[in-house]
Amino acid sequence: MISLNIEKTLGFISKENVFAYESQVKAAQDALENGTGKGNDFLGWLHLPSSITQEHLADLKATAQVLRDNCEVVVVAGIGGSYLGARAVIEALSNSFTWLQDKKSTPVILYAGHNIGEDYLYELTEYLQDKKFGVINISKSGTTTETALAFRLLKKQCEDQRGKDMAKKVIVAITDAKKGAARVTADNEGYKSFIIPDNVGGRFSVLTPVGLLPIAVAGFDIEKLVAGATAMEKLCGKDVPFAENPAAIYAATRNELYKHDKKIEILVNFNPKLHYVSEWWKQLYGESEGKENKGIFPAAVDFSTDLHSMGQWIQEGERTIYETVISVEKTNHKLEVPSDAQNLDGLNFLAGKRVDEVNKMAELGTQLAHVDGGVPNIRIVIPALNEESIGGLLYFFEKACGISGYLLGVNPFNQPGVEAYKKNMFALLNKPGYEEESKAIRARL
Ligand SMILES: O=P(O)(O)OC[C@H]1O[C@H](O)[C@H](O)[C@@H](O)[C@@H]1O
Repeated sequence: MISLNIEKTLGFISKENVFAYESQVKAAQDALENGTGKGNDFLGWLHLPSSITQEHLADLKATAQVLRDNCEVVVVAGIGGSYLGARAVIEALSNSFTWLQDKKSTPVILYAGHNIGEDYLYELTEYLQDKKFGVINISKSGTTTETALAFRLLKKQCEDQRGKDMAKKVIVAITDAKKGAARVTADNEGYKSFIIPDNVGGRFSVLTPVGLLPIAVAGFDIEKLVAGATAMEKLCGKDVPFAENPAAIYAATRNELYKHDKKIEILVNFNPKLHYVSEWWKQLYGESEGKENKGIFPAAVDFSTDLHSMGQWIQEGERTIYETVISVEKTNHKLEVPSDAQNLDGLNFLAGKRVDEVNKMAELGTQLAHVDGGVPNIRIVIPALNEESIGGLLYFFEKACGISGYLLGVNPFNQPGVEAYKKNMFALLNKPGYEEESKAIRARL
């Protein structure tokens, strides 16, 4: 389902030292299973894939169908963990140009609530003016300013354009069971709503309705996605021996690299469709491990694109980095390089070859060059871009993240640092209740 190869880290760290983590990994696995570690009230993701019922999937699919039947465009409003998982899967599986095609079989999925760009929101509302659109409003806390602001605009526009009754049909809320403004609005307005379980943090919520509903609306098979994750749940399970457990080995390897001053992990793809998987992964590892003045900095690049921008830095810059490459074994389509009688570009040596063969050689050449340049390389191969593989990959990263955070000694399931900017922003905007903070912050300006 995935294969993990750490051979190209071994010039920098030893296999022995990676395997020396075995007992610590076991302790981390036990702590996750038994709920005895830090942040143990946020372990709902651990056995989430295998506990998803057919009824739940049927409910999600039926709601998705209502949106698909009644909308040309669906705006997914959310930020962080309430945004990135859905976008990661949808972009990985979508045709890159569907949004430009005239005849669409599924609604166009657009995103809002993840920025406060006035022009972005203006242009979005302008685009939606003559569209039959719906909204999926996603917020666990139900109080996130960026999302709430976007939803306020979208709700009004949807009601104005489509009427209150239709708006009720095409606005869906995904939020806490009881708390938060999103819950109050959903209950008052009578929106269809789904619950984000208390014990699943945002960045681990892709397999809850947070990810599953938008993915189903976009036309992808959520059953297969969950099946892929469930298979990975088994492959990374607590009783799978260290040497065969990809989550265990990835977690141990990155902690060992960190000990050797490799402070930045660059997630690499050679397929532009994986860009948002990297964005999702950055939140997962950044919020989970970046605390107590510790933690690997998660960065990401899209190759070949970034080989022509960041390639220089990676090859010869400060040697504090390592790369983790996600390689896709098989493409979904076949395209050969054509032969050209004139051969003015000198590319006839590639004629008849698959484009992916060229890409794979770029990948191999890059790996060898970067390893020669002092960059350890972890390689993860997934069979193809399909629901099963992506479901498996996401769960693999989640499980490894839980283990890795425990190896690092932090609570991987909180994010106290994110509040600092919010407090300042509220103080600067004179939010009621922030009078003291407002005074104090103004004195600093
Ligand atoms: O789902 P929400 O409560 O709106 O939160 C959305 C995101 O913003 C927060 O500030 C956190 O840093 C993230 O972990 C979270 O995923």
